[in-house]
Amino acid sequence: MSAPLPYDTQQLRHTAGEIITNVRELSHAGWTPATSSNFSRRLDPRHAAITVSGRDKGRLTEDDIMVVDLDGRAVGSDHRPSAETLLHTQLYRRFPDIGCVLHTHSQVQTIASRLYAGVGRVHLEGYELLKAFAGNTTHEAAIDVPVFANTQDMPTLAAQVDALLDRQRLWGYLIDGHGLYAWGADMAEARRHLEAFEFLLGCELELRKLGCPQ
Ligand SMILES: CSCCC(=O)C(=O)COP(=O)(O)O
Ligand SMILES: [Zn+2]
Repeated sequence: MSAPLPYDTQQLRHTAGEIITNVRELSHAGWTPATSSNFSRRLDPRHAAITVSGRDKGRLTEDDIMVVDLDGRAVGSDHRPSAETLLHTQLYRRFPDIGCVLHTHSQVQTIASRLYAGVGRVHLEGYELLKAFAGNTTHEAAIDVPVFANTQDMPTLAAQVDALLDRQRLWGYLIDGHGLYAWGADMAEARRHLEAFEFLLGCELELRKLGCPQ
């Protein structure tokens, strides 16, 4: 007889359904082209559900969601978790109040990451929508979205993100030529943050096109 799984399988099925429904919507918006992007949800203090690597994110089924521990190792599955699993699990390890991490590759996110990689951040200020970020109660808040260099070396990138998190609380960051990571307490909050980043980055790109000073 095989050992019992160290997580709640009923909860996994429920969580998988939530990921599938939400990711399908993000995919229909064109934010997950060509199997890109990855998505996860905390299951309990030691495990997260995450998308299997390489799957078409617009057509996810339960078989495309698996469990990892917070070191990014597969638990109870022969599938390979997302190549970027460490970028998810580092957040769950560090912040017990983070329950959901969403990573997408929209055109707006990718173009913004290219344009602002040199400066290393996108400064967002003066927008009512800044109130969409947890803890911001006024449009007078300003936030900097960091832009990290792209790499296939996830431990290195995770260490850079960790170093920045030592200095400031973030709700997301860009990776140059790659896409956006955003997170929150649960799926609803993480989506709100993701959509706010997308909208605000889109505004900054439009302002640049119009020749407005930065
Ligand atoms: C074809 S996209 C390249 C990898 C990537 O950036 C991504 O978001 C998807 O990787 P995964 O292993 O999670 O499918
Ligand atoms: Zn990616």
